[in-house]
Amino acid sequence: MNVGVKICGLTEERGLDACLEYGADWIGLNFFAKSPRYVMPVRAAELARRTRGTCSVCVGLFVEPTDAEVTAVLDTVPLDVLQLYTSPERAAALARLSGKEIWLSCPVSSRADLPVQCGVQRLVIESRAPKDASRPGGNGLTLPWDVTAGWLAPAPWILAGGLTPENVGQAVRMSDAPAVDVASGVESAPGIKTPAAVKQFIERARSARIA
Ligand SMILES: O=C(O)c1ccccc1NCC(=O)[C@H](O)[C@H](O)COP(=O)(O)O
Repeated sequence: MNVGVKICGLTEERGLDACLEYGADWIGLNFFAKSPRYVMPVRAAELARRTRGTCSVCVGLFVEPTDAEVTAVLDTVPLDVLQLYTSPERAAALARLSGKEIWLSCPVSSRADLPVQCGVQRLVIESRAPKDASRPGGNGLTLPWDVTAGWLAPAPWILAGGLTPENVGQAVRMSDAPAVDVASGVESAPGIKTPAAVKQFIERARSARIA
């Protein structure tokens, strides 16, 4: 099975064009205002429109958003999916409000954190941020990849946290992840993706199970 790839935290065309050229399945736009990868909705709309007519799907990332925040972004930006850092109950409410496909980020540090049921379309299994971190994701930290081996996932899922072109092959093999997500591991600075790293990351994720 082909490993899906999401590149998250795009802020500029050069990085985005590399993701489109090398066939990223999902493009992540970050609407958490405290993130160094935050994009204003008007700018995000320009980037999202660039993905139209390609095979890549646009994902908007939100941390504990209000209804008004989500509605305002959706009024401007043509998003296909909402990736949420919130509770399952709030995710269900935002699904009803938006009518969009919903992904839920799940902080994981051990097997006990893995969800056994789920009311969303996809789970993002991500390393738990340190208590003093200023944001719940995008911290470049890995989780123990073997925690998901043998897990009966209640929905499709994506492995995230600290992935790089160098470690993504081993991460896929150890975790058995059907898809992977990267932000900092393919950047020269927050939000600025390096085209060569994007290419290498996608190639290595895709060939991980063949190697
Ligand atoms: O990137 C951020 O600044 C961020 C802020 C708040 C919540 C989530 C955030 N990023 C999440 C992601 O970009 C992805 O889940 C990513 O794969 C994990 O990040 P990284 O460890 O940098 O690869």
